[in-house]
Amino acid sequence: MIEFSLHKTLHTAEGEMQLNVSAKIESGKFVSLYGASGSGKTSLLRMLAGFMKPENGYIKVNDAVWFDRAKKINTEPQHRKIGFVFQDYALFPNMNVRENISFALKKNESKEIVDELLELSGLSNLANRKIQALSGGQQQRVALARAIVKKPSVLLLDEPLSAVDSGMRAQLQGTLAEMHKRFGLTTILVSHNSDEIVKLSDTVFHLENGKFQQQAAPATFFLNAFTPGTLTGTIVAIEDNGNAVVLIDDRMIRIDPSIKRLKINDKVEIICDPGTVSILDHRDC
Ligand SMILES: Nc1ncnc2c1ncn2[C@@H]1O[C@H](COP(=O)(O)OP(=O)(O)OP(=O)(O)O)[C@@H](O)[C@H]1O
Repeated sequence: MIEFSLHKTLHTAEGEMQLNVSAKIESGKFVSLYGASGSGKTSLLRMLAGFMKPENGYIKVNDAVWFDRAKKINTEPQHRKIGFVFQDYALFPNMNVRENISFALKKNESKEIVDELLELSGLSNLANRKIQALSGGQQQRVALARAIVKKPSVLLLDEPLSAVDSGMRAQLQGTLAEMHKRFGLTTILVSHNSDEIVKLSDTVFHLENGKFQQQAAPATFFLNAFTPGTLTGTIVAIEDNGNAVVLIDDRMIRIDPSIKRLKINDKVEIICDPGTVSILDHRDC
């Protein structure tokens, strides 16, 4: 169980913002932090990791107290059982993949887990390769494996997949889910990506203006957060069953048109409501 109650004054471009957050997260859960840019997500992860000192509050992880302002406890980051992958992960360029992953292990510690992690992250064939000779996605796999090698009590992930393309992102999400389960981790992920949050997490915490506004199951949260509105798109295909495929920005949705005269290149205006999609109007092209 991770339990925290933290306060910190943050200095934003608009002035001071009070970050006041409390939560209890059961061991083994996968939690995501979601919220607008500047809402304090990274600051919260940094406080949990021990890189930023809170002004007040406490952090308890299982039986250990990592921070307690009243008792003047502030455990050094290296003595907190954390693994972390931040956006600007720093791997050791002069070491190969295996050396990067095993670096944190002491000489007398078993190296068995390194082989397991290489296998799980699909890096076994690249174990002796230098970091510079890897793709961005492969480097992120190394960073993830390195964060897990010490079997941390808490895995902190700050948008670790935001710099890779969508195909690699999906693969890495699979690896992450598998590692979380395999090692019984308690994981806290910062992400702006609703698909990713729904796919990976048990709970989403919505952080806005330095406070948790909501804590919910991801699917429920995103369904409720989706306010009805109209979207404009273009019909790009009509399928054999009559369904139309609509391109909206860079995404496509499939609709069962109530107006049957739709054809490719027609512009459509669609009203979206949780659970329903209906066509308001369409224009021939
Ligand atoms: N050490 C610090 N002391 C005071 N304020 C800080 C400190 N570090 C960052 N801030 C400010 O706190 C605010 C929140 O930053 P933070 O990085 O936590 O937000 P975020 O939700 O992670 O944003 P993003 O999604 O853009 O990464 C920012 O305005 C930032 O300038």
